Amino acid sequence: MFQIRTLNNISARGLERLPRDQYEVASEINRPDAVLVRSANMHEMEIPETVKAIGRAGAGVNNIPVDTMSQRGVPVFNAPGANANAVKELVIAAMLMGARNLTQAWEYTRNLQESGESLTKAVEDGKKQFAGFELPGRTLGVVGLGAIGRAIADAALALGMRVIGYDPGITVEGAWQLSAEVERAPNVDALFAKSEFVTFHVPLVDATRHILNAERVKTLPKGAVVLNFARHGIVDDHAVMEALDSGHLGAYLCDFPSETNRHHPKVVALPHLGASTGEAEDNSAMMVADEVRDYLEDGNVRNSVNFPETVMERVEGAYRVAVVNSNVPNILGQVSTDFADAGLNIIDMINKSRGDLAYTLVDVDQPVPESALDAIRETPGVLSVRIL
Ligand SMILES: NC(=O)C1=CN([C@@H]2O[C@H](COP(=O)(O)OP(=O)(O)OC[C@H]3O[C@@H](n4cnc5c(N)ncnc54)[C@H](O)[C@@H]3O)[C@@H](O)[C@H]2O)C=CC1
Ligand SMILES: O=C(O)C(=O)COP(=O)(O)O
Repeated sequence: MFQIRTLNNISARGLERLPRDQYEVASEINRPDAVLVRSANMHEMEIPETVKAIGRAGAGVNNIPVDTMSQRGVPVFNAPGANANAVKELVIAAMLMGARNLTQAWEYTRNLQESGESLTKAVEDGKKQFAGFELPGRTLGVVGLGAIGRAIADAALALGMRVIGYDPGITVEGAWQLSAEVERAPNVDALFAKSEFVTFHVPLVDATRHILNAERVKTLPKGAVVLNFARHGIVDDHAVMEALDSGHLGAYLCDFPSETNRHHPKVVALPHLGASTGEAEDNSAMMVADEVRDYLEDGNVRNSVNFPETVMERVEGAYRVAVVNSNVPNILGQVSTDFADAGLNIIDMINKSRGDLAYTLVDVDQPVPESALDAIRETPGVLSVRIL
């Protein structure tokens, strides 16, 4: 029986992918084989030695100690693209809120004390304060052209906007999926200089922390609208508040309220709602539950942020061994020798590496004796060995 600990509410449709005759799933499990999580901060928590996999039912993994898990030979999985449409829709909504001053206008009508004819008069007199602008012809800068950035670029083009994108790490697959109408900025400064709206869709890492800072905020056109539905640390809140106060920026719409930003009249700060739709929650949970199950039962790795993609069809009746090791020479040779010494015949094998990690799946035709597994475990550089 596999034990799965959930750290956040994970959609029931996702959990249904883990059959109850094989999986016990609960928030109170002491020795879990895997952890399913959304945004809970795992950096400070003690992650039990029994954990073999972590599944993030979503995209961002900055709440998970990925490097520590890599050193322990534990893969972290996520659900790329599963919540992209939900974020796209919220960002488009935010862009319209910013362009038409919707929250301020709504606040205005809610606070009117008049009634009857005087209410109508106050409405008509007041509306001029909230006059906005239209989207066609306006330029949207998209920083990060992954699943979300691309979806937003397409939607903005469909609304008649001009779209400029910047992504130094775009994958070949990602570039193929990107509309040819998206103009390519050579760097983030070139993008900022032209963007009347700028939206961020990058992971929070050292290179992206405060990518919009006090210096760069000045390079945005006057009246620009900033959208941050990526992570709190991507934008320097203080710099943005100053630019809103000076009138240089028109509005800041984000998914990350803070003490600094949430009371500012030109800020709309939503409670991290980007992925909070039934559809996105189901998609993310189903995708990551399937990934974790495939890893626990068959050792296959799909959509991991730290392990190499490794999928091997299992030969009917074969005994499978999964080895995680540091990516240093000769470990594979040693593992093969350990199998040969135990008299085991290898039917199929796959070996992949990613950065400092290597991962091997070996199918053999007989049960693997504990002594052979111990011999592999004792090889310097081997981080984990499982028999599946
Ligand atoms: N508000 C919310 O509820 C949600 C927020 N997010 C956030 O959005 C981020 C992006 O999500 P996805 O698009 O699904 O991820 P993704 O992995 O598909 O795309 C991220 C893109 O950012 C690019 N990138 C990395 N560093 C960059 C840099 N310095 N400059 C420009 N581009 C850079 C990568 O090359 C990649 O193409 C997540 O990491 C997460 O932090 C994701 C989902 C929901
Ligand atoms: O997928 C992401 O990166 C998100 O930010 C969504 O977070 P959540 O699962 O809604 O807590």
